[in-house]
Order: sequence, then C-alpha cells, then structure tokens
Amino acid sequence: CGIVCTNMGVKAGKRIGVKGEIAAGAKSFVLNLGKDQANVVLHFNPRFDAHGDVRTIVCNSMDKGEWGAEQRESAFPFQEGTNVEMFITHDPSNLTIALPNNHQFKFPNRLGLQVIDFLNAEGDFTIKSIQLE
Ligand SMILES: CCCO[C@@H]1O[C@H](CO)[C@@H](O[C@@H]2O[C@H](CO)[C@H](O)[C@H](OCc3cn(Cc4cccc(C#CCN)c4)nn3)[C@H]2O)[C@H](O)[C@H]1NC(C)=O
Repeated sequence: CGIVCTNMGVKAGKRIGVKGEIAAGAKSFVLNLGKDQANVVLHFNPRFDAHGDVRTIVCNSMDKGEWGAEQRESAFPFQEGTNVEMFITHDPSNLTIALPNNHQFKFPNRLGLQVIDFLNAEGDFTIKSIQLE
C-alpha cells in the first residue's frame, strides 16, 4: 500500500499540496483525506480504466466505515506516466480540489471535519512531496 500520513493537523483554510508520479499504464489511484482510514472526508479516485469508469474522477466519503454517495467529476486533467500536483483546502461545508490545467471542483464536507489529520495514497500513484501551508 502507499504512503500514510497521520497527525497532520491541517485546519480549515490551510492548503494541502500533493505532488507525485502517475504510473505508466495507470488504471486507478486514490488519495484519502480525513480523520483516519474509517473516517474519510474525501476519497479522491481518478479512474483511467477501472470499475467500468474510463478517465473519470470518482469521489466519495466514508463515515465510521460506511461509504457515502459517489460523485463523478467531468474533468480528467491527468495523463498516465506523468508528474502531477494537486491542492486540497477545506472549510466546514466543502473541500476544494485544485487540479492541473486550472480545473477545480468542490466536494461536500459530509463529516463536518474541522481538522484533516490523515492522508493516504493507493494504487498507481507515487507521492513525491506533501506541502502543508
Ligand atoms: C454499478 C454497480 C456497482 O457499482 C460500483 O460498485 C463498486 C464497488 O463498490 C464501486 O467501486 C468502489 O467505489 C468506492 C468509492 O465509492 C471506492 O473507490 C472503492 O475502492 C476502494 C479502494 C480500493 N483501494 C485500493 C486501490 C485503489 C486503486 C488502485 C489500486 C491498485 C492497484 C494496482 N494497479 C488499489 N483503495 N480504495 C471501489 O471499489 C464503483 O464505483 C461503483 N460504480 C458505480 C457506477 O456506482
């Protein structure tokens, strides 16, 4: 499994920057952000080709181990085999996810999480740097 960060203490309004490499031939990768692995305010899952989704970002939340409703985004500013930088900020109502090519979208803060302490990555993505600013 990929990198796991805990105790990050990222408060609302602060920004998390994630830089990493998408593997050549990538099928899917995941960034999870939240309190811990069972309380995920943002499950961010770009699917190049997975679960029947092609070049689609699937987002969801997990509250005490229970998945919420999926949300699919229209933009897919990712190329397999390239480096990518993404930024996530949150407030009591929403998370804002900034992607390459100035794509940006919001995802509801369904858990009402004030502090993001947990981050992990799964799948065809290797994290190179994490900025907390
Ligand atoms: C149409 C009826 C059926 O509906 C489908 O039902 C599936 C199962 O429920 C959902 O799929 C689940 O969707 C959830 C979000 O909601 C989650 O993404 C979850 O994955 C958890 C997970 C797995 N991993 C490990 C990992 C990740 C990525 C790469 C690798 C790799 C590798 C080496 N190359 C490993 N990390 N987190 C996913 O399985 C589909 O979306 C859903 N589709 C629709 C349209 O509804």
